[in-house]
Amino acid sequence: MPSMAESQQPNGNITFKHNRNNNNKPNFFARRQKILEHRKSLPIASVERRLVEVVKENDVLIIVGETGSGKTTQIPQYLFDSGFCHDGKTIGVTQPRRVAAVTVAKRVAEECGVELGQKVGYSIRFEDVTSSSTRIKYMTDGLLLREALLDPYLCRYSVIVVDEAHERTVHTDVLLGLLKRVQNVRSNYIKDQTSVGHKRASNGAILEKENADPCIGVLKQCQGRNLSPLKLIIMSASLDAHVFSKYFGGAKAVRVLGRQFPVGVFYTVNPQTDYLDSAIVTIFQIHSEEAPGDILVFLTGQEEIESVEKQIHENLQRLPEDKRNMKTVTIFSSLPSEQQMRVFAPAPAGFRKVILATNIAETSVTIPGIKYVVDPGVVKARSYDPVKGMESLIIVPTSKAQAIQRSGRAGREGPGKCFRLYPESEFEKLEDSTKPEIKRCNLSNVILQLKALGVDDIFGFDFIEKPSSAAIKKSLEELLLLGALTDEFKLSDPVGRRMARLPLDPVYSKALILASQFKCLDEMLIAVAMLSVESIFYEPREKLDEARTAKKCFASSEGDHLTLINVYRTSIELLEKRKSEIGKDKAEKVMRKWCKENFINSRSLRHARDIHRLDTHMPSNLPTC
Ligand SMILES: Nc1ncnc2c1ncn2[C@@H]1O[C@H](COP(=O)(O)OP(=O)(O)OP(=O)(O)O)[C@@H](O)[C@H]1O
Repeated sequence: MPSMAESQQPNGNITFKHNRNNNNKPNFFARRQKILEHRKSLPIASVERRLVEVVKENDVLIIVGETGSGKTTQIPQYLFDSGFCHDGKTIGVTQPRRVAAVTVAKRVAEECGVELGQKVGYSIRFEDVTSSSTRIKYMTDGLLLREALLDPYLCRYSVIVVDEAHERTVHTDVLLGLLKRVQNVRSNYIKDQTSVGHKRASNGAILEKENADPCIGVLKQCQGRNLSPLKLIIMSASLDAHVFSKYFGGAKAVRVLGRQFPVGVFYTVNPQTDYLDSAIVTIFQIHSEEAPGDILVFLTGQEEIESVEKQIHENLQRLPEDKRNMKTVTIFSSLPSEQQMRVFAPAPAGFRKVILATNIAETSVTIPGIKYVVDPGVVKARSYDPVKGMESLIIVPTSKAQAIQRSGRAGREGPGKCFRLYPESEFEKLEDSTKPEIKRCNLSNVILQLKALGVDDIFGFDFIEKPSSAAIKKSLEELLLLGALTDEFKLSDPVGRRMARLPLDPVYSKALILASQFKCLDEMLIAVAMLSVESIFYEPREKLDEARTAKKCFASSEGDHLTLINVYRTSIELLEKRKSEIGKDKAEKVMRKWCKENFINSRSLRHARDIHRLDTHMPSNLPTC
């Protein structure tokens, strides 16, 4: 009998039906095979078994391995395969940046051959792509901190991997302190339970001792979930293992040797006076002299990125037509996420892609096709003046750790080159590590979160590096003024407690609480939602006039806050109307088009809608503060 795919013709020939599904299989299998081979070829693969053993033997492990050696994508999979998720436990992996959490989770889901959000998922503020079956969860470090407010002992996790710890974001530092505490409490609790079990067995009586520790109550609730000690892994390609090891009481540190592909590093012979100009010259030099391959250029912010992009386009016009095969794409945090994802799409055939990025692309992300990195050696960093209580962004030299991360973005798919736009002697003068953000930012939010987590003595909290007393004092004063703390500097109830639960700057949280008394809660919610996200309006340099005209349609003579409320309400009206006409998905599409036409950042607007939904948590009868 002929199969379903064939039938016998009267002339004896057999006609074959094209089975599209089957036809796709070789591609699918080829891709799977390629991924499997790729995984095996990573330097980390050769030490898989040993690494798993070391994790089993040590509660805290510091792993230092070259960029691209496979730490972020492989270690969670190795741990999953060796049983760290039995009993439904999860392996949590934190990243300092959202774009890294999302793209790495996508990659690992693909490597595991599963749908994103099932076994492998990610969770970032306002976007949770996980399910009850998620066992490997990538997330931002800030998100894990918020989770700790609801699950203070992180009972659902068997392992937490703090990735890119060298970045020392304020969230990473607070998280490390918290994890150290959680780990101790969990271990002590388990020891306690074991000894109670022993005593029970030996004298037949229940000898559970009275324990005054309030943690025990919470942990008892977790017990149903079979509490295990928390394993903690701290990773980076460029961290100072001694600092972390010392902090964790002499924790074991291992180095994973080897990198997948070499990256040649080049320095300028002379110091450069204008790094933007040098970046442009270098891009064109690579374009004319080097083999095909995309270029990643690190700049400090949107303004620089747009000015360099404009200059590149002007320069291209001066080249003969056959040399104009260069395409620019940009990535910075306030860019709508759909546009951010454009950097991952390949350039048109025969074109060289030039990605102009902030340090958003510095760690963890793999952008396919990158062969060259241009690094001017500067970055925009937060700075805080505790006397004035003012925070600002300033351009500063990168650390050596950041320079290493940047060069690591080349050489992920083949050998690469990194052009540092400063002499080698300057590299030697750079700080080894980035100055911890906790030492250069306003601490109000951090303190509020710590208080909500039950840490009352902020000065005594075991930070990996203590922020200055002046900065702590200033933030405590601010929180006191906002009514978040009592005169004894305890978290006030309900005001402080509610403020801590809102994922917002404390000033905004307080504004919301007051607004409910002045009966303008909805307007305040909209204003706060719009102010809490990356900028709502975006003004591409080449369409500045159009963008400003579009903005005028929403402008209110009463000020920017009212303008933002106008944008929000106009967009919601449109969205709701279209939803009832054409359904949710199509309405969202219309919304994105509307945003584009009005130069509004659709991702920010979506986030603002998410924040606005917080009104369900808002107190209706808060006492006067
Ligand atoms: N999204 C992706 N698309 C294609 N290849 C990827 C992707 N993510 C990772 N890879 C491949 O896997 C390799 C290992 O990546 P991984 O992020 O695990 O390394 P790493 O050691 O954590 O590096 P880093 O310290 O730079 O984060 C990369 O060099 C790249 O070849």
